[in-house]
Parts: sequence; structure tokens; C-alpha cells
Amino acid sequence: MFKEQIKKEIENIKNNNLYRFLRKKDNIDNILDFSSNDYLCLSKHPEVINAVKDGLRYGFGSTGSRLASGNINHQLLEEKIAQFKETEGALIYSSGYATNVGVISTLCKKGDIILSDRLNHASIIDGCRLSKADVLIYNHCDMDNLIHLIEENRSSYNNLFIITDGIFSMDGDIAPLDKLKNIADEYNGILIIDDAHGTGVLGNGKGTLKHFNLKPSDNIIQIGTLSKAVGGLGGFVCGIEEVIEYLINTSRSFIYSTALPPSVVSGCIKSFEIMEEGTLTKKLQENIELANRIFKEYDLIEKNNLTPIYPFIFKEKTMDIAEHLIKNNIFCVGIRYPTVPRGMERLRVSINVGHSEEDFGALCECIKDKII
Ligand SMILES: Cc1ncc(COP(=O)(O)O)c(C=O)c1O
Repeated sequence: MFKEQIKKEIENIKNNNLYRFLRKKDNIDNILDFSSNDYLCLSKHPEVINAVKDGLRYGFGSTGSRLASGNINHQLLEEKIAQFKETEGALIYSSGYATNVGVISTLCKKGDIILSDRLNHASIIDGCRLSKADVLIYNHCDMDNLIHLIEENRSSYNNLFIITDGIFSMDGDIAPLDKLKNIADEYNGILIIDDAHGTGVLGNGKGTLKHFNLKPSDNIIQIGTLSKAVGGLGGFVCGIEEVIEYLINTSRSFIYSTALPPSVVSGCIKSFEIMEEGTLTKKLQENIELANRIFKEYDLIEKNNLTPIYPFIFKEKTMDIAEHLIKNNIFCVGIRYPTVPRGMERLRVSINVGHSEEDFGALCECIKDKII
């Protein structure tokens, strides 16, 4: 009975053209990859790999939660992140997803109100759903709409939280953090920034807050992931000491989950050391400029990007183009509803420091083949 029901639901997904399946990245050395979030290519950096090997001296797994047997070299990474982000403290989780869910559901309580950008990442949405706060969605980066919603509800909440991605993961655009910080200050609110895609990329690598020349403050909480520019696995939150101390005591996805393997932690520490030098972030910005020029020549974009994420909106043609690219050894994922709104289906092209002018040209030529 249950089996039949699930089969029917899968059929429905297929009939709606929304079926997902796992695709192995075959022939990994020959593939031209525009799907990865490894913006600085740190996942394959020899010094990072050596640091990972060195971390294996502690063993394969961490063997327990941070509050039990799993607290090995983790605090070294937290000190590094806090220093890098210029905050009082930092706390790492087993993924960026677990961080958003664990931080938002813990800090935002009954009687509070959350204002969340319409295009925020699924892990923020799930954190909001798990929290007991009231959640209102403001139109994407629309400050008038945000203020309107706050004004309408201002008498009826305890704490006000504004939550936004720093760089939006599917569009590559940047949240107006300067304006959001002003609004948070004016209404005595707390600004939570998920800088999963900004860390290592904007503000000399320090992130989106730095991009706006803003300093960390008591009412800013920054979240990030160790799985994108950092090249590893895990997530982190940074901010004032009291928030970190409170999360250690109350955040369920931190407390009730095994700590990251120490080798991953060692690799991430090395990644932050390399990011601090600034060379790779500078190279990434140069590659973004190069990609802007070439993508414009092929009419794939109208204005210059500041981030490595390019949405090429091909709507219903998206999946056919993605398939054509794969047949030509170019890996670039097609994104459909519900990850993006209907009618906004796109290739999500993400570029990194390893791409060359020829690579950008090859991608554009292959797309051109299919759309002409
Ligand atoms: C904006 C954003 N936040 C959070 C996450 C989750 O991070 P992780 O992959 O480390 O769980 C992602 C990754 O998909 C993301 O794009």
C-alpha cells in the first residue's frame, strides 16, 4: 500500500517534468566543471590536502559530539574563523544546513518575528519553520516592502530578526547589507546573514559584510559554510561571545550531532590561512571580470557580475541545454522549480579560479550550438 503510494508520487513528479536523479561525475579529469562551489579550488589545493592528511593522526572520525568525546582540534578552527571574520567568537557545525537550522530555530523564539527574504536558501526556510517565531517573507531585496512589514507588525513582537543570504545562491546577486543593517538598527533588530557564498569571495575574502565596509556588531550574526570557497565540509556561525555560549548550551543540531572529523577541521584551518593571503580571492575577481567580458560577447548576460554565480535563464529549454553540455563533457546543472520559481528555470553557472578564457569560450560555444 505504502509502496504503491510512493510509486504514484514519483510518477507525478515525472509527469510534471520535475524528476531528479543522481548523476555520477564520470571522467572527472576531462570534464569542464561549471557546477562546483569550490570557488578558490581549495578542495584540491596541495597544502590543504597535506593538512587533511596531518589531521588523520587524530583518527578517522571525531567519535562523538563536541560536548562529549568529539572536541579535538575544533576550537583551533573556531579561533581562526573568529579572527578572520573579526568577531568575538565562532562555532562550527557539521554542515551549513545544520548551522542555519540550529542557529535560527534556537535564537528566534515564540513572540519574536522573523523577516526573511523571499529567495533565501532552503536551510534558512527550514530554520524558520523549526523556530517558534512568526515568519514574514519580504520581496527579494525590497527594502520598502521590508519596512512596510515591520511597521505593520512593530507593536506585536519581542525580538525582530531580519534574515538574508549575503550572496543569493541561485541568482548570484548581493543583499543590500548596508540598508539592512540600518533598518535593523532603526527597529532595534538583529541581522542574520548567511554568507555561504560570500566567504572567500567578496570583501577580500572576508565576506559580504566587509564588501560593504561594515564592521561586526552586537546585532549582527554571520553564518557560513566550510563546503564552498573553503573547499571542505561543515558550517559556522560567528558573532558576540554570548551568542556562541548560548548556542553551545541550547542549539540542538550542535549538541546532538557528531563533531566534524578532525582531518576536515585541519584542512579548513589551512584553507583559512591560504584565504588570508588574499591571492586566490584576487584571482577569482579577475576571473569574474574575464567571464563578464566573454559572457557579454555571447549575449548571455547584460550587466557585469560581482560574484562567481551566473544564472542563465533558459526557462523550458534549460534541461535540454544542460544535457547537451554534458554530452560535450561540460558539467553545468540545470535548476528547476521548486528550487527556483516556475518560468525562471536556469543553468547555474559557477566559475572558479581554475577556469581559463578558453574554458569560458568553450561553454559559450556549446550553449550557442544548442540555442541557435
Ligand atoms: C546560501 C546557502 N546556505 C546554506 C547552504 C548549506 O550549506 P552546506 O552545503 O554546507 O550544508 C547552502 C548550500 O547549498 C547555501 O547555498
